Amino acid sequence: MAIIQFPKDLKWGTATASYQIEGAAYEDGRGLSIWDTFSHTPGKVINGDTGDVACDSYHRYEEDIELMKELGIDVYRFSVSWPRIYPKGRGEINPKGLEFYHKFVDKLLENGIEPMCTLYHWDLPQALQDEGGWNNRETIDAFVTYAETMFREFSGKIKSWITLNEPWCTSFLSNYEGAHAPGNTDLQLATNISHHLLLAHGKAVKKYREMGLDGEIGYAPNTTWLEPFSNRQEDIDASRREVAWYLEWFMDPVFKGEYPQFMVDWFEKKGVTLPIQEGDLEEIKQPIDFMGINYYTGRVCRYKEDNGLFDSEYVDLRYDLTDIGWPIYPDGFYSVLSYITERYGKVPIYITENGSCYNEEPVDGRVKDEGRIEYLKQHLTALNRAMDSGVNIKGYLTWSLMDNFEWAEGYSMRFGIVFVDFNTLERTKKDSFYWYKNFLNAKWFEA
Ligand SMILES: CCOCCOc1ccc(-c2cn(C[C@@H]3NC[C@@H](O)[C@H]3O)nn2)cc1
Repeated sequence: MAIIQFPKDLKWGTATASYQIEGAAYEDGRGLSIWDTFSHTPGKVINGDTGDVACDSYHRYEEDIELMKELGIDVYRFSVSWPRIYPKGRGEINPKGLEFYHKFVDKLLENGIEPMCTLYHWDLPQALQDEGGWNNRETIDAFVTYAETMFREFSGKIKSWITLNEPWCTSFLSNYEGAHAPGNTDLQLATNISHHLLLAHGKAVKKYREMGLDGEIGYAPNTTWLEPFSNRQEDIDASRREVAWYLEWFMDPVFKGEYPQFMVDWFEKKGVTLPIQEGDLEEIKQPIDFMGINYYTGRVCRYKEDNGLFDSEYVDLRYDLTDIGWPIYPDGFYSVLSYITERYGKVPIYITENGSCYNEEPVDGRVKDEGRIEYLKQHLTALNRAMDSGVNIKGYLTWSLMDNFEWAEGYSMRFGIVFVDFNTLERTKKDSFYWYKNFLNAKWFEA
């Protein structure tokens, strides 16, 4: 057995998001988000689950922070509910919204935990969606105003900012696949939104720099890896197209100031063009301090003529699956990190999400989530391997601190190292919580 050891200066933590944990959806002046609308639309979320209550962290955040303190984390990634700050997306500010996040951040700081704040984790104010949402370039301006408000309000308290979480999910999953809010299925619309999101990111970074704030700012694309089924060029090309949909499409504009031409050409064959205006690419290409990488799974992919968006199909090589049906593929984690470093250089990277879905419930007060512990070991081993290969890792945050509203899967899919009983809201530390706690204390484990 090998000993997997990490440098002492790495930052370790956990991650959550506002709509998934807060609840209090109609409290203290919060405005509606597109996820309130979507989750209350019959058929969109399993079991008709909504984020109305979620983990009730709006009221129970002190208990949550006690759990983080016991865990011994350095950093906690959370997101701010935009409609709690700007109930209509712009215009009047809700003071109770700001008050909540000040109390929350102050409590984190009192407990020696660094706040890492995601400004946009999918809960777009419904009032902005009613005006076209991210397809409307005016939403970009509203986002920058919201970001500026948060930068100014929390200057000195929050020093680690993430503009956007998973723009691929916000654009293509939500507006082409239709699986997430607002549930459109239009490739041109989704492509427009992907560009406007990158523009919003770049403009927010530019505003952050203009304000001369002390801290760091980045964004958090979601990633996956597609391994070609064979060394046939058609399989290699099909895999490249799908990987580029998640990686290069959202990373080349930020690091190279251009979209990957082979993908632009591919979309043009589908009748889809990018709504790039003069100066957009310069705005997007603002230097960032780090990239957040979210990784869960990867697959094997091969060419299949006229199949799907990229003439491709997944090949089932019978990898073990987590309870949400995603293959356990730690080599893909290594491949993603190596590829990013090869293409963009030694960009500082936080792993802002990595975790697994296992739905065990407590038996006699204990949750034996051995699969989650094994997933953590495999992926931390892959992370260690990537660091050995020169990938510039600054930290790792597991998804998630606790079971929460897993979007279209509702509360049926559990990613937490803390179990949440959604009837009583009681929290129960899982075996993985204790494993992660011991690991954070030692910074090594036996693979
Ligand atoms: C028809 C095709 O559509 C099928 C569903 O396709 C996907 C793809 C990807 C996901 C997905 C979910 N997560 C975890 C979240 N990351 C952010 C945080 O909020 C976690 O809850 N990452 N990716 C879900 C669904």
